Amino acid sequence: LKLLHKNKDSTKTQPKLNLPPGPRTLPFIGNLHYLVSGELPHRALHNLARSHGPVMLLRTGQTDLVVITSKDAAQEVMKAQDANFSNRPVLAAAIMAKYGCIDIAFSNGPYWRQLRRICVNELLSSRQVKSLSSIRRDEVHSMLKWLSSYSDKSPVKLAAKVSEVANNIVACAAFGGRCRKQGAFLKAMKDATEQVSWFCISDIFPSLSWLDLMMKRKLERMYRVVDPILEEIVQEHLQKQRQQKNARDENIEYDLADLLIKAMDNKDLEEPLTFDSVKAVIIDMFSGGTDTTTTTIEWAMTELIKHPNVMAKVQAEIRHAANEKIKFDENDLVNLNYLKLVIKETLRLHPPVPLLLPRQCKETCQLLGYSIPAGARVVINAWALGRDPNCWNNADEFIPERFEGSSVDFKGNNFEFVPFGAGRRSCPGMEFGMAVIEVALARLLLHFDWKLPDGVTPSEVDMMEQFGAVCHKKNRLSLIPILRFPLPDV
Ligand code: HEM
Repeated sequence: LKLLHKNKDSTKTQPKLNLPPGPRTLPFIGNLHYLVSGELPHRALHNLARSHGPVMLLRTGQTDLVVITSKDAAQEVMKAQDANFSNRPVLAAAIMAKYGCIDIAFSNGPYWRQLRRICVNELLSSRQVKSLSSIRRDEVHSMLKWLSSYSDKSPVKLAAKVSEVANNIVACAAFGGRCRKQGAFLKAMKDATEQVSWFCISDIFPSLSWLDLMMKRKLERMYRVVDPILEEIVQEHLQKQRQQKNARDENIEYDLADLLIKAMDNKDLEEPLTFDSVKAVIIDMFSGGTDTTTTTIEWAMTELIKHPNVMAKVQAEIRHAANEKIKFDENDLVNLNYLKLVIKETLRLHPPVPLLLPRQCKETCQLLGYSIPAGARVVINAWALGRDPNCWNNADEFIPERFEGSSVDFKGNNFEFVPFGAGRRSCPGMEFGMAVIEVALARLLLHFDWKLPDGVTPSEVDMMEQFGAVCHKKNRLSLIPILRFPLPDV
């Protein structure tokens, strides 16, 4: 009898969870149908949040998904309670694409901390990003040369060429240059990273993992192409390091693969790094650092072609700063304030990662009065935050001037504007990416005028999105370049 009383008491003291509101669930699938309705997930979740509020709970199979759609709630997750939300859930696709989640984006705990520290200090720091300026100059230059051969002739799909530039810059930083079979490597990477963007069936119903056959096949195909190439890169670096061991040359330049291989010998590391860690991080650099920058440049050019007055203003600023100087370099970017506003406004309306990478709640906690159960997955809708009418006037319109004299920035302190996330899990490649975006856009706009193909008016340029790891334009932008400002020789 005593025991019965005791049990009764303990259930009485169990705090009742005040779960966030959410749509009604269907048997077995819960709210899954909302995510596979065909509508883009960031838009579908935004529409649902209008009815259910900025902290919303979706029951997706065997897991709970909390969707965050307000500045205050985002600040709670990424600042006030950042430590409790800084783990990533284990996603089935990431296990396959990232050597068992041993990369930066999907690992957790001390292993993740040390890997992130090495990459931030050695590759993604301001100093390192600056040191890559000649690589950016040469890669952008070769794109301009290619574009000039189409001057006033036929339309070009800009994104494909920009993507080549972004990939070559990352390849230089990650492993010192291009690799053999670079085309096949990049194609396989692209196919694979598209799979890691969103939850798949195994993540939602672990017991139905056999239904993920298509995804598994694609990832296996990617592994068969990518792994031997990465293995070759690692072995070449190892051999080079053995040869250099006794050279003691202060001027030897190290790339990320070199630095990670060196770190493998560091006895002070909490968790050992392996060759697979090196490979997984190289994959991270490509999956995180190429499509994001390409997409931002493509959306910026799309908005500019649709807003000829903004295009004229930004080109006038750049051409004035260049002032007949043929050799426009990165130091000239400092004065391009309006260009920076254009980029900010592009990132507000078109964050390349509209739903930030998922987090997982470590311990049950309270968030704006709601209980978030331990283990729940949390997704922040950065796209919806950037268009929240409570934070932005004329939220859906492209008005770079809105940032003039404003302290609102994307560096992780303004939670209505988080294209790079915020807090412990924010993007470590922000400076790296911004450096490419700024210089590429400045020079595309300095040297060329841009025209739509015959018969297309600015208002007809469509803005349809294609959801994936990165949300890019569904129909790639096609423009005719017209050379206006001579290209330098180098
Ligand atoms: C326009 C350029 C870029 C954008 C908009 C962007 C955006 C993002 C976002 C939204 C996240 C997730 C943040 C979160 O969950 O709170 C992220 C994470 C990450 N990004 Fe970027 N990124 C960009 C460029 C880059 C570049 C150039 C690199 C590397 C070369 C990079 C590497 C990473 C990595 C490794 C992570 C995972 C961080 C972690 O989980 O600790 N990104 N990025």
